[in-house]
Amino acid sequence: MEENRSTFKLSGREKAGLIWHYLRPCWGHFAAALLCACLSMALNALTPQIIRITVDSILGSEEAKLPALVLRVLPLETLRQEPVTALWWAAGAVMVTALLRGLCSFGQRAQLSRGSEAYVKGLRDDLYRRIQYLPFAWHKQHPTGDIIQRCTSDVDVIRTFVCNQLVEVVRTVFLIILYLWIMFRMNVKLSLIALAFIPIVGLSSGVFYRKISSRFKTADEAEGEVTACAQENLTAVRVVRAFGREKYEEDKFQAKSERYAGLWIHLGKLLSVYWASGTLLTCLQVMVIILAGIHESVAGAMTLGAFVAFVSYNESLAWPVRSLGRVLSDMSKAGVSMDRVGYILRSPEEQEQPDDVPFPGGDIVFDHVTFGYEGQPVLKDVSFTIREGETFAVLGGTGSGKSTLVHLLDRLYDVPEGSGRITIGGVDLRHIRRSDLRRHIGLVLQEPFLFSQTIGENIRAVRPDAPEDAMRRAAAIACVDEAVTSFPEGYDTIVGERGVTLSGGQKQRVAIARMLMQQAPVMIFDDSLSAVDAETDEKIRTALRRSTGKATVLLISHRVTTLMQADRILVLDGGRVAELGTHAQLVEKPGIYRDIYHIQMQSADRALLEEGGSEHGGH
Ligand SMILES: Nc1ncnc2c1ncn2[C@@H]1O[C@H](COP(=O)(O)OP(=O)(O)OP(=O)(O)O)[C@@H](O)[C@H]1O
Repeated sequence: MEENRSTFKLSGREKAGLIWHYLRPCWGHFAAALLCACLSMALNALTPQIIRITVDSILGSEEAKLPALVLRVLPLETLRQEPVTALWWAAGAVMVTALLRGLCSFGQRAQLSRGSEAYVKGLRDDLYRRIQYLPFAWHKQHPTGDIIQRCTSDVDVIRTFVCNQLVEVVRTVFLIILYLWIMFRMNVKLSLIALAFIPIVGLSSGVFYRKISSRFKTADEAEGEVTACAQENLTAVRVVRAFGREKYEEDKFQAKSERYAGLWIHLGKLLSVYWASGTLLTCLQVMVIILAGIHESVAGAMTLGAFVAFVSYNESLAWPVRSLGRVLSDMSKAGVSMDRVGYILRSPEEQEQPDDVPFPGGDIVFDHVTFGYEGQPVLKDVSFTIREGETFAVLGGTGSGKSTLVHLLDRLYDVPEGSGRITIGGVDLRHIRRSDLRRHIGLVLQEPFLFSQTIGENIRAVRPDAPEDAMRRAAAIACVDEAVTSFPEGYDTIVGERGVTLSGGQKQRVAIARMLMQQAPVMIFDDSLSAVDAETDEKIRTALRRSTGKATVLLISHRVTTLMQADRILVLDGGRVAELGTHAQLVEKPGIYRDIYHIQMQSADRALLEEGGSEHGGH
């Protein structure tokens, strides 16, 4: 069964594999960060011991149970005589441990930030690389916004989980084990009471976060809606102004923004209740420990210093235990993000077969091709031949399948087995290496895309090292050289969001120049002269005829004047071949081509007459 992007799930093992795959190259940083975190914990555990020794063995008279090395350095007897000096020593020791903890904390953060950047870079680069090689059909099926969100927000959730939460879990587990070990050595009865509260606090926090995670998800989705609303508005700013929709857009945004704010206020309330009840529970535990501790101290089972130290350890346990519950429930959020990212990483790329052959050249033959999208037939038993070197035109109504012919020729989609075949030079297209095929087929689309670079860089996109005069020759053929040189920056003018806005016709012409630079033996113009006026269209076609030489040209257009000089013309009607022949043959016989020809010629004549009339009137 085909994987679905909403239901795709990685197993626990696969998720661990995904984490480890990107962690492996930078595991040293994570290990160093963990070491620093554990050292910091251990140093933290020293402070209550300093207090215990000060109270029991310096201010009091208990025997200090310390390692021989420490006893040799610590002038215990002298300190007992001078309590003020003793307090300075204690304060100094606390300061030193705090300083060392600061160093560890610095090391932990520095190592974590290096590790997490390396981790996330590896994952992000892999995602981007994979997206470059996923089939066109995959891109068509997946909304761009969804892909971007997977590559940004989801990657960020995984980064936070691996780089912060995972380290936090290890640190907390280490802390719990270390502190409980010390506490058990100090007093078993009190330790058992403290231990009894840990699962209650941890579990209640885990259950709470699991319960509200769906609300977090709703808030995330609401945030997505706010962003999408703003994005759509900014993209369609011209339409908004033209139709005076400013107020409507403002209200729409405000409604979404209000919902988003409301969700967070509600979440804030829930979190406040949780934190307040959690604090109450923790206080209850501390109270029980204090009462039991006093009882133990009065009974002589515990010294005063040990009691103070024990209470301090116990308090230090409360916060990490509460956060552990939250981290564990956040794991499910990270798990969802891993599924979403994993879906892209597991989607199959366009694969070249080992026995695929290079582009053979020759006649292009559509042999009984039937093709459709999502079960809806578009091309129905289409057969025709484009002879090598000829200019072949395709005319057809909207949705008749003209662009689909181009998709198939470029192998953006493959003709399914048993639904006919397309051959070039007798070789089935499905056995021609895609990369090679696309290098040999130049393509200009109706709505060409220009990169946010200079015009020169756009034209030289396929041959960045091509000489200046070759680029200008291509631009001249596409009738765009004059327009470009009239810009103050000429070919260095930046286009796209950061630069000038080219008109639709200028964009099409730059795209034609870019395609000409490819010097491909097959050139396809998919309605790519629709945005230029008839006169420029004629000029470009004349220049092209002279320059394309032996290239096979496939012209797709709604304009008969664009097509009539082609060697042969194919008329598509509802996905079927309706007519095929030269212009002269097609205007001779009744049919779609002749009708369209007459309609377009009449309106052209009318336009000419009107133009003449108005000029006449002007004199
Ligand atoms: N990727 C796709 N997924 C689903 N349906 C598609 C896809 N591309 C095209 N179609 C549908 O296939 C039909 C033919 O589309 P195609 O773009 O080939 O027509 P066309 O003749 O080039 O039309 P136009 O002249 O308007 O560009 C249309 O009904 C269109 O909605």
